[in-house]
Amino acid sequence: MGSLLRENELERDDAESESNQPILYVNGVRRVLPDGLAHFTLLEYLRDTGLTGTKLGCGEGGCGACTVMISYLDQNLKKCVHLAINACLAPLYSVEGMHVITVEGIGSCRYGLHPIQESLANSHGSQCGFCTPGFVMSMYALLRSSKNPPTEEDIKENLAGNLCRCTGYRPIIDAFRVFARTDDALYTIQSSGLSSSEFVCPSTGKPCSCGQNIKDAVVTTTISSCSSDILKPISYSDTDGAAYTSKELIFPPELLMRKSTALYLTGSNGLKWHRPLSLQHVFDIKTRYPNAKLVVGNTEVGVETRLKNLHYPVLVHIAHVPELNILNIKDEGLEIGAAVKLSELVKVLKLVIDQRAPFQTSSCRAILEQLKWFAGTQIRNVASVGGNICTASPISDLNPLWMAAGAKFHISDCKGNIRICAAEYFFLDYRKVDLASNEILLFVLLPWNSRYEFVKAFKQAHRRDDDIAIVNAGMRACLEKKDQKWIVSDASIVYGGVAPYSISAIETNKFLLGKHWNKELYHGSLEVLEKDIILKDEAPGGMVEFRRSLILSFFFKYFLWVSHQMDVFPGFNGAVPASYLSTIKSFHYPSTIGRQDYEIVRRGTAVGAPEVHLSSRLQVSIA
Ligand SMILES: NC(=O)c1ccc[n+]([C@@H]2O[C@H](COP(=O)([O-])OP(=O)(O)OC[C@H]3O[C@@H](n4cnc5c(N)ncnc54)[C@H](O)[C@@H]3O)[C@@H](O)[C@H]2O)c1
Ligand SMILES: O=c1[nH]c(=O)c2nc[nH]c2[nH]1
Repeated sequence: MGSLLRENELERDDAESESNQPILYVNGVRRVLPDGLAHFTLLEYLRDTGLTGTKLGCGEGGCGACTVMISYLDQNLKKCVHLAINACLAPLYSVEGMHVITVEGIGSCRYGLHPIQESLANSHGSQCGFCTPGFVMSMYALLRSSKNPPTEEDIKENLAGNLCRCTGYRPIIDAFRVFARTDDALYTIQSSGLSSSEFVCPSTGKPCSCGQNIKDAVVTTTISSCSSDILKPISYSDTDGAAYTSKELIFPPELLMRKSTALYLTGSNGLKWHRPLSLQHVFDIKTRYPNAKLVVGNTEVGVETRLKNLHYPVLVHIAHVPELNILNIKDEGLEIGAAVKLSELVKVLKLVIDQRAPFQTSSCRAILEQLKWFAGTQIRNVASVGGNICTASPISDLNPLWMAAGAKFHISDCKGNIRICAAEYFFLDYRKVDLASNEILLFVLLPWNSRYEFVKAFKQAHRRDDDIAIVNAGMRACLEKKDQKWIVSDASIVYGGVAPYSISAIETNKFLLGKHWNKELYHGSLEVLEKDIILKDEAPGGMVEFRRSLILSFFFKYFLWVSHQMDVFPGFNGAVPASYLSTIKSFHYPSTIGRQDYEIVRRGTAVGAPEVHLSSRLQVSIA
């Protein structure tokens, strides 16, 4: 890998000839992107140009050590968006025309730390410092992209893609909590009902003694590890840069004015990188190179090429093709372009859930719920709906839901002939889908639900955040009232993680049809389900007993959930006992409040005292 340090020197003053050159901005500095680097990731480029604050950890988008923020003008939204992404998976040319901000770009020891960095250093939020820039950048991107202060839950959700293996999350959350939306009244003595001698910690919201002055030379006291005098909470408005000497980096005006153009660039081993900007151009490239590999977020293709040694000689980056980025609210359902990013999907789902009658958006709510547990924010910010579908991973979190929800995939060949395939019939075998080499997925139609139709998602992984499923599922049942009974008129129960691809429980679906929704239906379904979805003892993935029990317990939860939804309708006699209700509650993170009590014995040295360690300011800024 050659050094890129000379790239800055290659920049020329001639604005005319530069206007069509591939460029990007890094920390406010314009860089011309030379040809020949299609095999480079953004991370390799950054580190090779001396920006080593961004780290290579897992190399597959799972640890967040490589988190940077990208900003670009979204042509759909007509506004500048700021997103945290994994630089380890982002192909260098995928950020052409964008502004990349790394940890070095937001603050430094020399010119002043950013409030996020300051707070993290002061809260003892770094130890070895390896993951620290990633945490800083995830938080930075969250604040830059939020109109209002985020909630504590938003902060946790946005840090789900960042792993720390030595400091611990409590001091990190403590450091970032000062930027969260909180109720100031919580911290006032009057509202808390505390006596005036008790101090409420601005960090934890609990009574503590961190505000008391410790005057004696040798004092023995019990303190909780949280903000102290030197740790004044930084208000959200301070993140505009007012509190530190460096200015917040703005979006480069050149990138606002610049018109995006189609790109053709190359890389090592004859690699070709195309960036078409219209569907017709995609078809033209695919006609010329039938085996060309489409990429959007590169979160699967990147893992295949970097960790599994697969080589795709022609890559077609379709992320910016308008026809593949549609989000249309139609009478029959929601049309979602194949290149729509999962984080964009989250936004549109929230919108339609707000706008439409609740019963119509049961599928939307199930997908939204599942997306909360789908990878980390950095992945969701680039990974696409179509990429997830066409990869056909056996543990895909969304494919069982598309199938259960009755989604229709609209597919086009390179001549523009369109056919529609029901999601249920699209997945054929292990990573094999009903798509010819001259076809691409255009968009997904997610139908609205009818009045007594209930869709729900399930996922069990080793941990809640950012983990692949052991087993997941999508379930839908539609009920109708007949002869004073609530009868199943349609059902689709689909599982992932139990076969080489997402599969329907076909016999169970048949069994459910026409049955009265009651306990007998539940018991009968379990008997059929056990024979319907068979996991052999030697099934790949192991944990067979556990997975078998998950297949049944997901259905149990679904049965209870639907019964609970139906409880409000007249003539339904299947009320769920209160003691079972915890089974069907959605999970929300409780507030993270840690408390650490220890004695401080002051003997005139730092030993034993909770001093901020000397490397912390460097670790949060790396400069
Ligand atoms: N690395 C991680 O941590 C992680 C976490 C969660 C999900 N994922 C992956 O995210 C992926 C989703 O997005 P992505 O955009 O990054 O995928 P991608 O760009 O890596 O492409 C994935 C596959 O989908 C195909 N594809 C994409 N769009 C297509 C279209 N319109 N028509 C036909 N084929 C198309 C590509 O050719 C490729 O084979 C999922 O496949 C999932 O496996 C990765
Ligand atoms: O659908 C998915 N969900 C995930 O969490 C995931 N991780 C890798 N690949 C994945 N696919």
